[in-house]
Amino acid sequence: MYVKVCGLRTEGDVAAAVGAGADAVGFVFAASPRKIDIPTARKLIADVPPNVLTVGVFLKQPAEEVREIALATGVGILQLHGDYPHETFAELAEFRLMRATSLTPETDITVGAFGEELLLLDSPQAGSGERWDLTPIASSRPEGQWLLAGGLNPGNVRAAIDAVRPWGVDVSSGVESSRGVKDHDLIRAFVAEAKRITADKSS
Ligand SMILES: O=C(O)c1ccccc1NCC(=O)[C@H](O)[C@H](O)COP(=O)(O)O
Repeated sequence: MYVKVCGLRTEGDVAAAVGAGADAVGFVFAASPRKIDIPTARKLIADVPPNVLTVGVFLKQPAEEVREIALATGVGILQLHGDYPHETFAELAEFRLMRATSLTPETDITVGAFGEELLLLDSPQAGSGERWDLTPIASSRPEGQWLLAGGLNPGNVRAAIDAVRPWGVDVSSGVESSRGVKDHDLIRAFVAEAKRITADKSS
């Protein structure tokens, strides 16, 4: 199970996530209590081991701003929220891209439909910690590299994985003690729980 921990802001946050075995760590560059400034992000990203993917999170920001932040921080992949059109994905095609979207009857759940490498299915309010109805994808799941997010935490991630069998999971609110403040014990518990499922399923 691929595990991403999002909204990291300090060296301690990154150390907790990487030490727990997270596969990806996310940094929010959108307007948010979790927003990180460019110099801090650049320093944290430079210290992330190469086997851990660094993710820059954006919401409805112009492509030129996204590009500038990506180049200034050296982030490994861009997570684009806000239903950007095909044209924006094409404009940013020099970068690795993750398409982040909520699920509606109109949502194209084909991984790669916009040229992205990864698809993130999230709640309508990204980063809100709100659950959403997984029923539609339980029977009609995307294929390939897609992550599930939205209100996951150490106590419910097992059930969510069992329900929709995503390729990976993503968490932010569910590993915080208060909005924007990561709880390192919860990060460790979340990653262990998600990874334990993989071991259980393969045995
Ligand atoms: O975290 C934010 O504040 C945020 C703001 C704008 C766009 C995206 C944002 N976060 C994305 C994430 O943290 C995760 O990809 C995911 O949405 C986490 O959801 P949750 O565990 O429900 O907080």
